[in-house]
Amino acid sequence: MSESTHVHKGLEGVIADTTSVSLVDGAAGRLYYRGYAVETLVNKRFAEVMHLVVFGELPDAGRLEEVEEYLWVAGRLPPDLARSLRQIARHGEHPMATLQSIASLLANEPPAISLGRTQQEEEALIVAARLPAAIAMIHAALQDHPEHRYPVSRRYGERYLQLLHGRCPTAAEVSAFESTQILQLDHGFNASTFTARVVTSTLAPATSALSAAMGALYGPLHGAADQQALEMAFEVGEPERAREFVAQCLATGRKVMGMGHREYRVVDPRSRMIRALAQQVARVPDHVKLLDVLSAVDEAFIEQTREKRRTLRANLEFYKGVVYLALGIPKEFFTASFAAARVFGWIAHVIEQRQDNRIIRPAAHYVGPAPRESV
Ligand SMILES: CC(=O)SCCNC(=O)CCNC(=O)[C@H](O)C(C)(C)COP(=O)(O)OP(=O)(O)OC[C@H]1O[C@@H](n2cnc3c(N)ncnc32)[C@H](O)[C@@H]1OP(=O)(O)O
Ligand SMILES: O=C([O-])CC(=O)C(=O)O
Repeated sequence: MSESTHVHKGLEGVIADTTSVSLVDGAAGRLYYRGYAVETLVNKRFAEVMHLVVFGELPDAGRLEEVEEYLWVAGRLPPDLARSLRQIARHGEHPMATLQSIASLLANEPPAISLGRTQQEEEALIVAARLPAAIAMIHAALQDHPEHRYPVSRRYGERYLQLLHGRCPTAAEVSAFESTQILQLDHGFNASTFTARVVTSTLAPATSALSAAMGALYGPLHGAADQQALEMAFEVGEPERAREFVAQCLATGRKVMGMGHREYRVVDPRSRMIRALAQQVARVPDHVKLLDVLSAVDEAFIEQTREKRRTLRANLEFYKGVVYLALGIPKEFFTASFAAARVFGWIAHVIEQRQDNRIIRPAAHYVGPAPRESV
């Protein structure tokens, strides 16, 4: 194959466009949103960092209040939409399958509030604002209980957990949840974000881009690794079984979920922070044990992959399940909760793509039959 037909499988290393949303420094293990290291943002309010990611700057106090009010007003599901969603959710599909199906519809019946953006952007923001209530509605429908009353709190994390559980979360729970969500807001041209950009590049509606991105996030090599990493921890069962489990995975070509990353050559900085959060929130013995199992898998994986060409370490997904579980989020709702944060990153990229658009259309190296006579 000549140099001109070199295939970049998985588009590894291909620079498809520029972005000013986030910088992933995979060699140093650093992540920046709009120039700020995530370590300096992780203890802020979620809405502040969301604003930074979507609109480019941290908001002042007045703007933060405006944005939180917007999310609160726009985030309430109109009654008709709520009823339809409940019916669809009762089909019992995975929450991510339901969310992908209904994502575009979430912009219907717009609220009487706006952030003064273009119609496309407003529609995308409405979808994002309504995701927490939609996720809580799916949860209620699957549990067969009525949905909880819409909370009065304007704070994103408090509202999210209250929508799900119907009780006021503690300040520590809100802070652990918002930190986790902040760490998931954006990450360069990851698969779901790139999907959103491909769809946007065709000039399809922004809501279609979000729905397509949701589909990409649902894949276990991407967002759904969170649920699978936790299921793997259940399967391992005891820390003492970790070495044997990892050895078996490596011998049979089974991926250890939550390990490895396309960009990071050292540990994912978010994984370190999420592990620390997990250590703070894991209080009941079952959660402490899960954390012990994951730590043992982590250690065994590092030891047994030492000889690999590429350094493999825990990514964002590996320890996240323990935080979510300790906050009362069932494992089937991990990826949906991830989507509730990443959706704002997708919107930032939809806006950026629209500002300087060219249709995304790579080439393929044809390997089928040579042209032949028709018979
Ligand atoms: C939010 C996110 O999306 S974070 C990523 C979430 N996904 C996961 O955790 C799933 C598990 N991890 C993986 O499948 C991969 O590491 C990915 C998808 C994250 C990255 O994929 P790629 O960059 O294409 O890496 P690739 O699959 O080529 O792996 C390179 C080598 O490491 C190995 N490897 C990578 N990840 C793992 C893993 N989790 N378990 C075992 N081996 C692994 C591969 O088998 C390959 O080995 P080889 O060189 O001997 O062939
Ligand atoms: O960047 C990637 O390939 C995967 C991703 O979304 C993340 O790590 O947050």
